[in-house]
Amino acid sequence: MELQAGEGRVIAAAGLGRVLVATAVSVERDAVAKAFGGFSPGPDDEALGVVGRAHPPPSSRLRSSGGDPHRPSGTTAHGGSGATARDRIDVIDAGVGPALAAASTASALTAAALQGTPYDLVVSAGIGGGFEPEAPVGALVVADEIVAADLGAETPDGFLPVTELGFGTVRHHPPEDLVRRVADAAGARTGAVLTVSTVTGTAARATALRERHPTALAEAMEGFGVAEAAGAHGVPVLEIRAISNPVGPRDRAAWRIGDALAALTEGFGKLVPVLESWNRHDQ
Ligand SMILES: O=C(O)c1cccc(C(=O)CC[C@H]2O[C@@H](n3cnc4c(=O)[nH]cnc43)[C@H](O)[C@@H]2O)c1
Repeated sequence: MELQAGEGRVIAAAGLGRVLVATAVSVERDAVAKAFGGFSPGPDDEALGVVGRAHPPPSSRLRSSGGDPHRPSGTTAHGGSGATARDRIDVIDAGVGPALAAASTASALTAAALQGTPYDLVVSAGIGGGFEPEAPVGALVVADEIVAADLGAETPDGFLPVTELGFGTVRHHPPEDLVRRVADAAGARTGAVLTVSTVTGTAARATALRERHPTALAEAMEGFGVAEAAGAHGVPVLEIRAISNPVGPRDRAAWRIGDALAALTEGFGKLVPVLESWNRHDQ
């Protein structure tokens, strides 16, 4: 299965709009949306470039055209006290890589805030590479740390993260309690999830990453960017990855994207009660 690059479109915007799930590409977006009952097109969605939407109609609708930032579009009434968790979950395909994921997520957060329906939680979600044997293909990983693994400088003595160069940050910490509850509900493992701009393709690179980050279970390409955007808005962040391939020697034919997407749907399907009951102000 081929993944198409994301276009930053919101396909599932509904109800209270409190949780933003940022995937990279459309098949990941659809896999997450499926967990909340799937989405059907609304009457004017085609004109808006929206692929589909949840029920009831969205409180806010965002779209992007080309490389333009998201911008608010039509506004409709949102669900009241009877709104369910799925009414509060928006799913976007924010694009591949940390930079586009950060830009798309920040745009969605800003638009929601300007519309008076800010998000309480951002979730970076999708497929990822797993460090074996702890995170085999098909497993689900919830990040207890979201780490920018290649943000720094190479030196003759090895890699230096930007923090050791005196600036920036290289890790974000999702709320501990939420990580535990989400992992328990979804049957997921917890560990660091690395964000890389280059997919690991050799055993040597996999070993080097694991030596530098002994608690790492997975690598992907967006989590840190999504977390930076969430952090800039003061919103907590989670990262959830379904493992499609081992981190190691490149063997693209062996990627099990379909299995990973199915695991993503199944995992998110178990999260509704957790997301419904979690209150960021308890943290
Ligand atoms: O085939 C390639 O060489 C290739 C290069 C860049 C990206 C891709 C994707 O299809 C990645 C899409 C998506 O999947 C995540 N992902 C999945 N496995 C890994 C991995 O082992 N390392 C890093 N990222 C991974 C990633 O978050 C991308 O958004 C293919």
